[in-house]
Amino acid sequence: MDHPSLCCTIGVEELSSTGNILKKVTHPKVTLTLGRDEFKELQIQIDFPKKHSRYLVKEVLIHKKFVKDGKATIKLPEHKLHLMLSNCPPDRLAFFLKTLQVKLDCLKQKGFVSQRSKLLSGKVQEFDEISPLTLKDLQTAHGRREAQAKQKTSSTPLKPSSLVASSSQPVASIGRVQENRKRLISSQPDKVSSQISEAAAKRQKREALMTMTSVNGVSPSRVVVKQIQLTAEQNRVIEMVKQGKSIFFTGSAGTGKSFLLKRIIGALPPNHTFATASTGAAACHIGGTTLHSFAGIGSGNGSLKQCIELASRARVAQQWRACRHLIIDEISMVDADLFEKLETVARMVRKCDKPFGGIQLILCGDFLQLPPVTKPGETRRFCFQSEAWHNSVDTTTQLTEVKRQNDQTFIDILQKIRKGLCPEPVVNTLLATSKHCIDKEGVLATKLCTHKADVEEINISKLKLIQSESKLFTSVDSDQVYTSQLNSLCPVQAYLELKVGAQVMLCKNLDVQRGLVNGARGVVIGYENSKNAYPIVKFLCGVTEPVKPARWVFRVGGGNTIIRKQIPLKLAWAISIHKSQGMTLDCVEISLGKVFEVGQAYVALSRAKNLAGLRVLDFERSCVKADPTVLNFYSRLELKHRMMRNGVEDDNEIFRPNPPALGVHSCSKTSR
Ligand SMILES: Nc1ncnc2c1ncn2[C@@H]1O[C@H](COP(=O)(O)OP(=O)(O)OP(=O)(O)O)[C@@H](O)[C@H]1O
Ligand SMILES: [Mg+2]
Repeated sequence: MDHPSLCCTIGVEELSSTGNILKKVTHPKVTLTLGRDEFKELQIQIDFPKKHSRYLVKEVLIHKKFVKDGKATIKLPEHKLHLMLSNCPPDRLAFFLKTLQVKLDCLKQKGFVSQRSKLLSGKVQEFDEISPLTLKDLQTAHGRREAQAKQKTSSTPLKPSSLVASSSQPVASIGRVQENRKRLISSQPDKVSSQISEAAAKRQKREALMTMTSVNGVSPSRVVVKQIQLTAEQNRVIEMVKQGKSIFFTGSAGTGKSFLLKRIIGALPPNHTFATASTGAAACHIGGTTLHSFAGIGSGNGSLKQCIELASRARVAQQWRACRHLIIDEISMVDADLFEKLETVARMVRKCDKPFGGIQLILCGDFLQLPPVTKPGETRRFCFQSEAWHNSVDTTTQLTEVKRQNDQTFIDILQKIRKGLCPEPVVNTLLATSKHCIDKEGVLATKLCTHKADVEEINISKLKLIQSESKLFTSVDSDQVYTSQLNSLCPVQAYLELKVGAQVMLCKNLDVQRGLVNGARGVVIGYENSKNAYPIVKFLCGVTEPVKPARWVFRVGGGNTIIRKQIPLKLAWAISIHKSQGMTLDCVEISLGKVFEVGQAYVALSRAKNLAGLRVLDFERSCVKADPTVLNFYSRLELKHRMMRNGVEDDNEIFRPNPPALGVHSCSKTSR
């Protein structure tokens, strides 16, 4: 993401000197590029289909509240122009705006070339793409902003957020606020300026963390905006996605598959990208919706004809037609029958004969984790066993670097269990964990249960046992119509009942640096002394913090979103192994006595970050099970990779539902 250029839809508004809109034109597809002119000043170039326009940037106002949805407005006051951007890949948009802001700050620091010097220079018009952001640029921009903030405090009173009057406040009350503000500043000038520098330091630290990671050996002076550096294999997947390939990437638990999906989602245009997962819990991890909800075919159990009819309803069909990139996480739980139906539905509704109606598939998951749910007596068919899979997936690749755990002994144990192996030393190590004392400072380990009923019973009975008064927190949903859909998608329910002493789990990353991450465990120790009385939680990572409501935004198609605001906590004495798929947990107690599914023990054990945070109860070698069909799939995948490393060309034939004898190398595909 070195060069800040942006492909998007644009609405250009021309304004009169009084700010009225004179003209508005929308272009569905343009490219914006940041560059420098012959005087090294900043320009935005817009490439329309048949022409381009350039605007010198000396002042800019950016509205970036909806960057996550791929939308922003850039206001250029000296040109009396508003550029309304939409359908931008969210991460690219954030990077573009950040570069624009920082480069402009640097330029302001240096000073602009006067009009007279420009006229006298006789230079030829130029436009060069802007250089990538450097650490020096960031420091200069920070320095400038800090100086501005200091200047403001010496000339105008500070506006501590708690003292700022809202526009609806009566005049008298605003007067009182201003009085208070003056009093605060005159009585505590040192405190006020230290508050500012603290805030500035925090901001600087946060932004530095976001920006200082150098990528793939790029020199430190040429840094790019990235939070966490992707591994080489993760970058390779991104490359393949960019090439438009339909891809399935797999890998054991904790190799960063879902993490990578989030990056991929951030790099694709939101109006044409649909992020889904086989379960609500998994969908939530990537900010998407369930595959069923996207597809609009009900449970998917109806006949193919019924599914096509359901998907042809106007709203659903519109979604299918808008979709160019379909993302599915936890694909292991999608069975062959559903996958085949979806493939046919896509071709029919989109009226396109190409596999999956020409949609680029980005599939990810681990078939050695939980399999599709089957009814008693039904034969299980994984989706990779379908002809539709063979026709639609161009490339299969594996992530091998485990990122969730860093203890090699534990990683080795998990790798064996994943393959259904449980030799004596593994049994002994796991049995020894039953004595682990992982409950710390009142925070008990989360119990992972095989059955949902056990989970509910444990959580309800434990909460009942607490004698203190209970408090109910009710969610605010964007639309009541979607409450039940939000309940299935969102990790937090519409109603959250808490008591002091309740064991809870954080369901959102609040502050990664301080350990307040999704899955972090804690105990409620009280409530804030304010109107809202938010719960105060003592977390295992050592932080004690009031937990305020958080927002979950789900894309339900065509750029539409549904939102829930709720305290990001759930009761965590127990959760089901099926719900835990995709999670990372601090301290876990696992009861494996009633394991009923292949991969179930592996999913449960691989949630822990290390052996020290794990306590396994009722463990027997027989809990560890892997499906032979899946093992065969993975050994063929490994064989394929070995063949490719040895220079034998890509051979998809070995992934056919009924593979021919190895060594047959032809594979024809309908081009996408
Ligand atoms: N390149 C990376 N650098 C550092 N940490 C990473 C990287 N990729 C992923 N992680 C971290 O590794 C952990 C596991 O990632 P993630 O949940 O995406 O794994 P997964 O493959 O989806 O696992 P599962 O199969 O259990 O769903 C997360 O905490 C994530 O932030
Ligand atoms: Mg995952």
